Amino acid sequence: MSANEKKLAGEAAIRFVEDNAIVGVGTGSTVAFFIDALADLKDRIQGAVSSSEQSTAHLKRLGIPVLDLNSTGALSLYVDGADECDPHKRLIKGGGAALTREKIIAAASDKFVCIIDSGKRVNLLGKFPLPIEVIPMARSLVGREIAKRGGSPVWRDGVVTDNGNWIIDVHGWQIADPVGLEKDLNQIPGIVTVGLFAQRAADVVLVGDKQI
Ligand SMILES: O=C[C@H](O)[C@H](O)[C@H](O)COP(=O)(O)O
Repeated sequence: MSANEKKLAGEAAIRFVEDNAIVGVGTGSTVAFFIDALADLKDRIQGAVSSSEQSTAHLKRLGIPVLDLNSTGALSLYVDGADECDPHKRLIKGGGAALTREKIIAAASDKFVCIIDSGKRVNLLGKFPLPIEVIPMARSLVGREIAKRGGSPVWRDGVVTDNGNWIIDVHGWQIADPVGLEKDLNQIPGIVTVGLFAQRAADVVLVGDKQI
């Protein structure tokens, strides 16, 4: 059911792709369905800006040009999955460790279409452990700062991000104020990116092929 909803969502997002667009492309198993569907339109778009080495490889394999965000300017559309989505379209992302480039592309895009299956919908963010990308030497410092705020930090041992950094997953937070927490965590030295997409939430959420 869930895999089928991911496929439906990935294919439904195609309707937001305009002719001649440069499309921002996220990362993950749901986005993989979007990339497959995007390949059918590859002659109608200029190309894609990719949020990960994984998506870049997939896009290139299907013959979709991958462009550098520094040369494209702002994008009209970004399509990406999420690990959790609340009723205000605020998200937890980073389960696949791609959160930093995802947040950059989301910020550079006019419209963020988030594609999920129904299991990702929550009333309160935080059941899914919150991923945080950190500079490696700051891991312990950041862990202590998280503990002061009542979270339980767990190092995702063995995972190195596309940017050469590490991931801490924070368990035990019920995130009543996602914007406030995102701002607060962004002040801690050594944190590169917080996997809360609350200040820049999604604009459109597709749960399977249903828009909410
Ligand atoms: O770092 C990974 C991304 O934020 C993904 O968009 C997120 O983890 C959802 O992935 P999936 O579509 O595989 O559930």
